[in-house]
Amino acid sequence: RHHAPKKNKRAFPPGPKPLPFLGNVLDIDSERPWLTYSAWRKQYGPIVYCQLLGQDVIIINSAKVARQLLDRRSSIYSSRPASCIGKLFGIEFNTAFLPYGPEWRIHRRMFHQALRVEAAESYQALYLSKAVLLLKNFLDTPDDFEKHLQLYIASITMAVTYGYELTSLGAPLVKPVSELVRLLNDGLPPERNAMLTVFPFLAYFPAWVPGAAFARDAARCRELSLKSLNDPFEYVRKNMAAGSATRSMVSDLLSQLSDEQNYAQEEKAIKECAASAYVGEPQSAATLSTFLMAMTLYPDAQQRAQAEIDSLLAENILPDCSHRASLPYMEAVLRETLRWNSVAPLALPHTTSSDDIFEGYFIPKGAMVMPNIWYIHNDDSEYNRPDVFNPERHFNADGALTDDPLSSRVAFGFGRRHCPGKWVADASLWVAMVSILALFRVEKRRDGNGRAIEVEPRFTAGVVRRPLPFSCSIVCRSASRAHAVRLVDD
Ligand code: HEM
Repeated sequence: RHHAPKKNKRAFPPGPKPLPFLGNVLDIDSERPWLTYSAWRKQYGPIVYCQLLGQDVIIINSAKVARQLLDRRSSIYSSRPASCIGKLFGIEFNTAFLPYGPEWRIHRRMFHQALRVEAAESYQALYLSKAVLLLKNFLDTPDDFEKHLQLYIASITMAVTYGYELTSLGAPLVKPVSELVRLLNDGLPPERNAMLTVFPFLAYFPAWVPGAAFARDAARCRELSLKSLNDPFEYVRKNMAAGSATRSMVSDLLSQLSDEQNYAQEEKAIKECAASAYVGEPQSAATLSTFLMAMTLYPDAQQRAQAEIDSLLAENILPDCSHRASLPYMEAVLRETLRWNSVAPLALPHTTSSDDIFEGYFIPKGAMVMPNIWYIHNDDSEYNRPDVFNPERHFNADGALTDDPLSSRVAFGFGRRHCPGKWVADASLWVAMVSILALFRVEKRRDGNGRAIEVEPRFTAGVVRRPLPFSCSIVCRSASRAHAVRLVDD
């Protein structure tokens, strides 16, 4: 429902003039809505109001304003738009879709308990062992790098959430999850996916639901979702009963359950949280793929990172988390990867749960609020030539890394809805990146005539942006590190 501002007193933030009914739908680049929103920044300023099919939408094109609203007024700005897509696809229990309220609060408490920074650190040995498998796979079949990156991410997710050792994407316990992730991210064609980014509420309209393939996918998703909710959870419960469970989010949370009264409710929440963790998989895999693309396109940055690794570590030593503080350039490479091409350009939409006034502007209850992370990362008053991958920009004039703590990194969203998996994501991304650069040189592939095959930085549309398929050569650059990798048991 559209809330008209009270005359003279309450004005919406500035924005394009809406057409009756359609609002500003026709103004928006449906494949890359963040570009339209970024153009509006120049015209209307950091906070823009628009109207899409009667829905109030607030676009925030500024980290400062996003913090003022989503962080500091988080009791108002922390819900999610209602959407029947969740129900249709059987994923309405997912933390990311829950409205602000008691159920969501229980989920966040559990995520905090199981994946907060100290917990994420306690899985360091696990990330390293999965990185060894990644390196072996790169040594054996470098051209399948996308598949290997996916396996690395999926195996960490499955081990951290369920203590399950995944060695192939075809393993029975993860097949439903992999298929679900694929259907949700790829099965919805990009333009429809993009439509949903701009108009999540479109899912309300049954008429929008377009055709048999979509209905079939939705039915399949419901089936897969139920399986991925129950099967891995039962696996942990069985192992715990047999005394053979390895540590994981689910086993930690189950063993700490003490509230007799709410046991069933809490147990259900544990199951749902665990089955929500896969929402991070496409983002994490897309980030690693973006990293390989950046390394292919920017050999100087790559060589600097490798020189830093080689000056710290002997020829036959592989990096581990204890080296992280001594590798500032590597740190800058990770930060720059997250900035250079945002994998979640509009984060996930927040909604307001009551009316608000900001700098004299009226922000109505139920407005959809989208932080434009893409703009914040590409703001040319903040970043010189933002389209260039340049890790140097993360250093001060005195050569120290800029102050940019993970807790406030915009790539992971804002306020109470910030990504609860960011500490696991940060550590597992760092381990993969440093391991790859320690052992390999990533470079442009050459054609039959020895000419370099150019790589265009092109990305998919939709909720999660990832590089379109590209080719690169992944060449071993250290026989002794390769030997060290081979010596580690599977
Ligand atoms: C590069 C990796 C990742 C990126 C860039 C990323 C980014 C994000 C962003 C932007 C949001 C929305 C924040 C907001 O609404 O303001 C989010 C939410 C979420 N992420 Fe991540 N994420 C990543 C990895 C992960 C991982 C590894 C996990 C799980 C282990 C995870 C679990 C979640 C969940 C459950 C939510 C929903 C939170 C809520 O609605 O309360 N993410 N993430």
